[in-house]
Amino acid sequence: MSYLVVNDLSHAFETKSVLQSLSFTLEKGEIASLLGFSGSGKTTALRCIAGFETPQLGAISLNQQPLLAKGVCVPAHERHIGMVFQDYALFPHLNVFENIGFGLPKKERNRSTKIQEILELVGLPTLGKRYPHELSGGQQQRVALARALVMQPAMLLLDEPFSSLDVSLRSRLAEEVRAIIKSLNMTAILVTHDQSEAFAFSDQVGVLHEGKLQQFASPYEVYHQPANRFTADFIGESSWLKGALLSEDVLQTEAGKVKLSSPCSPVDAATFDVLIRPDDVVEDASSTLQAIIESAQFRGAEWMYQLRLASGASLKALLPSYQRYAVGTKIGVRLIAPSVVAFPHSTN
Ligand SMILES: Nc1ncnc2c1ncn2[C@@H]1O[C@H](COP(=O)(O)OP(=O)(O)OP(=O)(O)O)[C@@H](O)[C@H]1O
Repeated sequence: MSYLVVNDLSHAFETKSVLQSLSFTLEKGEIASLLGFSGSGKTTALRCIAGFETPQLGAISLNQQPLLAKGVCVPAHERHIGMVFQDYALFPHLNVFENIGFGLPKKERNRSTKIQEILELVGLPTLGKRYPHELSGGQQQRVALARALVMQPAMLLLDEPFSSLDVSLRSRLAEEVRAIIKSLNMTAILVTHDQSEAFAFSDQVGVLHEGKLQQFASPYEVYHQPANRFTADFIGESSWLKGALLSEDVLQTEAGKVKLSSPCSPVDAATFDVLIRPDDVVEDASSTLQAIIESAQFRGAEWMYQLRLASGASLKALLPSYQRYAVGTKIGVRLIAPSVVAFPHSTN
């Protein structure tokens, strides 16, 4: 049995359904992220696991112990789950040391040593006497993390913990927090709006849409093998080419033949929409596939080009920054994806 099991969770606020049959599992030491539009149910899912909301249906177990089951609903304070929030939620009148120790019983053995060890773990060994208003946002979030970790929780839930920080600090702190969580073999779930943060932070990504989990898989899989069209469009950037089935796993597209990552049955559809990621396209001067550059967006390390093929189809291409072309230039391109996903053609 997995360390965390969330099974068939459904929750509504009065008549408004917010989570529908949410199921996923995590192994000990794994980190997951929940991604989705605003209002898709990410925070509610976290709150159900923490015990702040009681779902109408479903079951949750953690480390083989039922937290929610028929006739069982362990209260939040008995779940041993640590939480870190976007707004840090530190006590302004307590210093860092006191904030971290707040939940630890006064008589706890080695209390001061434990707090000092955690302060060192989060990189603030000398700041114990400071008050929250004397700390930067990044430091306050480290204190909030320390306060959760000092309780040695069974798992950690992080609700947009980096959202209030500026972009450069955000990714650095996310990297550090991931390293700390991994060093403790802690199981964690992060809620975020930021796909690149979710990809860098987690082993598994759950994509939520209108309360339904669309896919729960590794970042690589949700990007390159999205389970459905919503995930394909929501994650990263996508272009769609029409394809006709030549054999069970080969499609003919206007950009040449492509191999499907999983075979299709001809009865699935006559034509398919083939997902092409911008990084599936490379420039190749010797290619017979010609494309005109319709727009160019400089991103630093790369250009994002919008290309138009002779067939009229448009294609996004992410090319290295030194491959610099003016709008209107005709270039040769080639698809390099070893395999692609395709869905029965839709007119939407
Ligand atoms: N206590 C509540 N009472 C009524 N409706 C609620 C309550 N909490 C959340 N909702 C509704 O449930 C839906 C899901 O909210 P939730 O906060 O889980 O989404 P989210 O994906 O975390 O959104 P965001 O990214 O904006 O934080 C929203 O429509 C929200 O308005």
